Amino acid sequence: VVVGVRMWRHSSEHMKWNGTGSTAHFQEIVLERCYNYTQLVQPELRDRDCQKIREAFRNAFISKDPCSATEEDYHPLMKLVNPTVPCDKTVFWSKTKELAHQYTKVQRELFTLEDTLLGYIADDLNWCGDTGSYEMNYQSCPHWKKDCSNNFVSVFWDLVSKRFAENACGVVQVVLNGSISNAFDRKSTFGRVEVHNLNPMKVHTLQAWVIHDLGKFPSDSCSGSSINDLKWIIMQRNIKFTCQDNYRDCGPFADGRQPSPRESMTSC
Ligand SMILES: Nc1nc2c(c(=O)[nH]1)N1CN2[C@@H]2O[C@H](COP(=O)(O)OP(=O)(O)OC[C@H]3O[C@@H]1[C@H](O)[C@@H]3O)[C@@H](O)[C@H]2O
Repeated sequence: VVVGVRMWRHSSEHMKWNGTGSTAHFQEIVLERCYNYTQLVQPELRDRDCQKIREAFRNAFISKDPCSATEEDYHPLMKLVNPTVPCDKTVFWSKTKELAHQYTKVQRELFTLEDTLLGYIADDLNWCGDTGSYEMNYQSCPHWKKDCSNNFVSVFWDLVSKRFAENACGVVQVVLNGSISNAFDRKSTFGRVEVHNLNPMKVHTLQAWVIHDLGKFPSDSCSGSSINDLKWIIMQRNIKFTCQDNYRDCGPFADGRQPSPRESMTSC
């Protein structure tokens, strides 16, 4: 009988995945962004322990099979950070990441997920470990489609998106892309996670902004089928739905001035 022997992988060897590896200096970036956010962006969070947050983030995935991530792995981290966004100030987005952040940069009192501590820390980072190693895998990490959807990055964003939606209250906004065929996609994180975790006892209206780049032919709008699908889902959840088409004039401002809040939604 040939006994399959699992070859011990030295720390320098890791599984080979189809996705890009962990972001270089991941731990240092997490710590630095945590200090930045709690001291500068939201000083009222200055008492948060960034060393503990960095440790809890690392312990969520290190030495674990990167294709076996669960929400429970992140519970110690979630306990350290609870997103509190004031009512009427939550902004979701889908296929419009840059535009949504331009909007909240101009409308400082509004919050996308990146404007909360965990979203701010993790934005654009990648991370994974490996069973039997205390090292992060900087060579490759699982690709959500080619390897596995229950990888630690996808599970993280679904979990923080769910909590972000659960905490929302009052009028919430969503920035959608009118220059693609399906401005609302049921399979997106907004469509699959956030829409279904809004609490109808706390959220009374979802206000959709469908943004059209004038340079591009608009292929969806408030009267389009995908937005009507979103409207149906939202009204089924006893939440009011409103929608506004915004045609962005991407021409530069003649006088170079900063866009007003409203213009930031209707111009580049
Ligand atoms: N850096 C961030 N990433 C993500 C956020 C987020 O807030 N920040 N996400 C999801 N997300 C990741 O982005 C892509 C899909 O984007 P994309 O296809 O463009 O849009 P989604 O609706 O899937 O996701 C955006 C929506 O979910 C939160 C944020 O609060 C927005 O309301 C996919 O990998 C998600 O896991």
